[in-house]
Amino acid sequence: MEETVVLIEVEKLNYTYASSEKEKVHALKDVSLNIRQGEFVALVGSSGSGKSTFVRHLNGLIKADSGDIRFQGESIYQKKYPISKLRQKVGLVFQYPEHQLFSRSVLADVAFGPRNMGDSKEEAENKAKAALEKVGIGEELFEGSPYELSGGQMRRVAIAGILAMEPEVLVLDEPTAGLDPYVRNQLLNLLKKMQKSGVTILLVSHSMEEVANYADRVVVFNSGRICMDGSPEEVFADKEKIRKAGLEMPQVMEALWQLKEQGIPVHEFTCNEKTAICQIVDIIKKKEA
Ligand SMILES: Nc1ncnc2c1ncn2[C@@H]1O[C@H](COP(=O)(O)OP(=O)(O)OP(=O)(O)O)[C@@H](O)[C@H]1O
Repeated sequence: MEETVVLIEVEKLNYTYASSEKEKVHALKDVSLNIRQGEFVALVGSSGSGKSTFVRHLNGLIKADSGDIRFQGESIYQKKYPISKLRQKVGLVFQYPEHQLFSRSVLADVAFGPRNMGDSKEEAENKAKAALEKVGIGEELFEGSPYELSGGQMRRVAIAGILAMEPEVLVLDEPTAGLDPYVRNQLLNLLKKMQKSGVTILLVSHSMEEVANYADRVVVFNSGRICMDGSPEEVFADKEKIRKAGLEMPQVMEALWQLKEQGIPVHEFTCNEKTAICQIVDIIKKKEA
């Protein structure tokens, strides 16, 4: 078996928001997690379970009260750790990233990151063009204002701004929220393609369908702790725990569970929509025969 390299090691992370002395929110409680190179990890959990707080730690945007994060073996909390370099390597796409577009033109906006990293204007623009091509933004839009684009196009331009920095890890906080199904699938397919080219993907998502179809590994947050971690099949096999975490099952899995609960034998609890539907069709055919 191919050996996989652990890229990010998170150890016993604790983080508390203190809006006032009275109101303290212990958002992360002893969270430990290893991310291996080339994985596609989905982070799920009900609203307020700590997902966004967790991912903001990964590029040093917020600092834990206690615990450690090691990137490629080195603690990002050690003195003089180059946080700006970490931010190039770990690209973080926020919720509604389009709110952070600011430049006069689409191309200038996407080129901003590489330019800021020290690339020449030409190098930065070449990286920006390549990133825009990846997200499906045509050349005819390069010189236009980012504010004149549709919501879905703005989102893709904002994501291109992160891709242009050629990160090793791409962390996306609900990138598909509010996108139409076509653009959403395009974006998810792009992430899968990037994973194949070696980029590690961490995706925060509320869509169990998305998670079941695209991720290799699912990490479930509940009240600031990780309560489940495994392949989609492993995680969604524990219906009770999923419910306790305030989550729904992916629809195909739910259908298979309902058949099982009615005493109908189910061979394989799979998240793969095609395989699950084939099984259901087989069961119906057998019943009709
Ligand atoms: N800036 C803040 N000040 C105070 N409390 C906060 C702040 N941001 C988040 N919290 C609290 O920290 C906890 C974790 O929030 P977080 O945003 O990480 O959850 P989440 O799982 O990403 O939720 P969602 O799915 O709704 O985005 C929640 O109780 C939330 O209310």
